[in-house]
Amino acid sequence: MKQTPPGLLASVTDLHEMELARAGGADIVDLKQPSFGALGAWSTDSLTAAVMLWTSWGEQLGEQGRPALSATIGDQPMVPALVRAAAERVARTGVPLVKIGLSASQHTNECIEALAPLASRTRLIGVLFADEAPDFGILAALGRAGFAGVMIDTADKKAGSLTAHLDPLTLGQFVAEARRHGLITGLAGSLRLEDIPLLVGVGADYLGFRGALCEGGRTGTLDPLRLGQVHARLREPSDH
Ligand SMILES: O=C[C@H](O)COP(=O)(O)O
Repeated sequence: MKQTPPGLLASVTDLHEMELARAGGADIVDLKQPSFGALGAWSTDSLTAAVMLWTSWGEQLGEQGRPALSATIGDQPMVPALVRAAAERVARTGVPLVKIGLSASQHTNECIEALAPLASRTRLIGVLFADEAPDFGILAALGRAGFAGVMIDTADKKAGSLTAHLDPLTLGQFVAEARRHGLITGLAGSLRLEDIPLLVGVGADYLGFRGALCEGGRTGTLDPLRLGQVHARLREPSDH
């Protein structure tokens, strides 16, 4: 049975890369500053400019003609007040999908609960880290809090691809459990072109890329040719 390929999330560092990602077929344009960490955040002014550009796409192309827009809030310690403030800062700019890192800690559930009011008015995506012994038990808490989705990424970008930390069976169980709690799902973490055939069959809604899209790695510049290769590989027929 032919399976719908996962969408392509492309992380970008400026407005020019936003345009490259849109033109290259990204399904989600993700605003992130890799130089500031795994989930490095854009400044408020830059986010506001990005939302204006994204809005103009909607006016030119229609809602269906433009990619979704997400943004990370920065690598935050699991302190509820800090996580909530960082998420609210990004949400106030009008970014429709806010990505929030949720490291495994004794305070992670408190952070999720603190975000529930924001989740009722903005679509939140929780990000777990495959290289930090993620607790899939929090998927239920994310669902209860009203999160829109959840991703698995990697925190240490020098520690290899997502597939070096979690096997496809475990990732498939993550996707199934997340779906059970009404969450859309994404897989990311130093993903390479060669990881795609293995991950397409896992069934996640999208795969996220930065390093594989760039000349010189994740802190380099987005290369349209590399983006095109990833886009094509995602759509290659698979026998999964
Ligand atoms: O959410 C997607 C991540 O930005 C992927 O970044 P990465 O390829 O550097 O792990």
